[in-house]
Amino acid sequence: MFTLPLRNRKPPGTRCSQQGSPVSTFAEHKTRPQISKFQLSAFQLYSCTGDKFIFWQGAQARFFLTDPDDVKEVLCSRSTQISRLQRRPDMVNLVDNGLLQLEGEDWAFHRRTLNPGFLPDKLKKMVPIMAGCTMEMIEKWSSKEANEAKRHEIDVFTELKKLTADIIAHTAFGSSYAEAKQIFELQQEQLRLAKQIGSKPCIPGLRFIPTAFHRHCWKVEKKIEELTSEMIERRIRQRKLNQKDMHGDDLLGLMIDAMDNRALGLDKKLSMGIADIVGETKTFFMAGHETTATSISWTLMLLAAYPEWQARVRDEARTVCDASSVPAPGSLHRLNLLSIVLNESLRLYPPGALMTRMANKDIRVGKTLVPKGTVLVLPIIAFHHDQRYWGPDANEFRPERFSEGASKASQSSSPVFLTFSAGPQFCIGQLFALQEAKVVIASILLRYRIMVSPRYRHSPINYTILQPQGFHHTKAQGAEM
Ligand code: HEM
Repeated sequence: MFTLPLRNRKPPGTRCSQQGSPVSTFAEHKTRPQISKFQLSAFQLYSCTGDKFIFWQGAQARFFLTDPDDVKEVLCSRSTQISRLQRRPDMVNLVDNGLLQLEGEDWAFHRRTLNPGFLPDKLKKMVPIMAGCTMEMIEKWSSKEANEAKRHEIDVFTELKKLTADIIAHTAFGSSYAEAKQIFELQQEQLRLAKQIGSKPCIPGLRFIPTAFHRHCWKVEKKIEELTSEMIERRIRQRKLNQKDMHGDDLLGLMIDAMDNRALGLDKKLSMGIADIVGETKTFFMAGHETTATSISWTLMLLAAYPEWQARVRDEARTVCDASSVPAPGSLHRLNLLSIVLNESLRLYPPGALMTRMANKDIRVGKTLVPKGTVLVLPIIAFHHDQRYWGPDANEFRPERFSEGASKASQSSSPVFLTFSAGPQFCIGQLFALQEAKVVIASILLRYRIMVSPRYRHSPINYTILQPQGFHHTKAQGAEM
């Protein structure tokens, strides 16, 4: 994707197609067919019948839910009969002991402990940190741009992944961000290992054999535990030195405070141990990093494809941000156009395109009996593109549909805008993510004009999250300013 520094501005072109980029491939945002061959057949069935159905993935039965009321019932269920899927036994430990894997009382305790970290007042205090990290990224762009002639081309998705990791490390782990960043780097390595493991069948017992690959997996896991323990110990020492009541009001501080319950001999269920903090540290990185990076990338891509919207959002940012040129904590709620653009982007390209749940017993979903062991598939992206709920322009970019808020944007009485899920396990980081996206996008638009690279090919891929491919060019050739 291109960014043009605003000082070099020329009148914007109407559509990037005029600059030879393949805009026709994404003028209509039919992302479904580009997900994967396997999921394609499931989505085609959904489109043809509009009715729920079962399909088989190997020996695993998958029940594809197509009624929003059924989805609501599944997401709002507090029963242990429905849970998230557990990782396969040979998979590396990515989020064990964290909110995304826990169930029942353990989940409720962790959620209660961490909720205060996401209250609006707490989030407001994070705005300057988010803006600071973004400015650092932009300054790097500027110094690179100074050395380059003409257009500056940026691999946006890669840049944003670094930025969102930086932001989560600073905001969630405060003074311990340096250690957190080291842990995140090791987790990237775990993700790479997970891809390798996931591409092979699970052979029982194989994971205990000390092959070079397995020894490497164990080493990475051990190093993460060591670093987390060191991070906790350092924070505990800091508290003693500073003689404070709490271990800090970031997420790490909240979790270490919850460790004290254990030290006081309280119920183990009402306390956190090192393994829990390791789990949550990894979970926040997993859940809060690439999701936000993709959603900001998609929004920038849409703003590049629709320059008239880009100009309107920029004008709004100029009015709201005033001379400071970075959004101030109290001004974000005035970025109304940016909010509706973000919502429309999250509708067309929800980072979590599919969600799944496991039926742990024979259960009833709506009027259907579902046997134990069936995976329930919740096709979020299919709901988001369904003309029955969004009208004939469901595949088009029309941010105005969110003008009166998300609840009035669709024609359905049940929730069909499910980017952040629904029910008790909805995304704890929703407000954090929206705030972060606003700060980052407004700060970029105040300095750059965004265009789609002529070499960009629109081919979203659903690898755990729905992400762009092909933002890997760093320099535009012969492009005119
Ligand atoms: C645009 C960005 C984001 C999107 C689209 C998103 C989406 C989601 C969705 C769909 C779920 C439910 C998953 C399921 O039930 O299977 C979820 C859960 C979760 N998300 Fe997010 N998320 C985003 C950003 C964040 C951020 C920034 C954080 C942390 C700072 C975060 C932390 C979590 C956690 C911890 C959970 C588990 C909640 C629980 O079970 O109580 N997410 N997210």
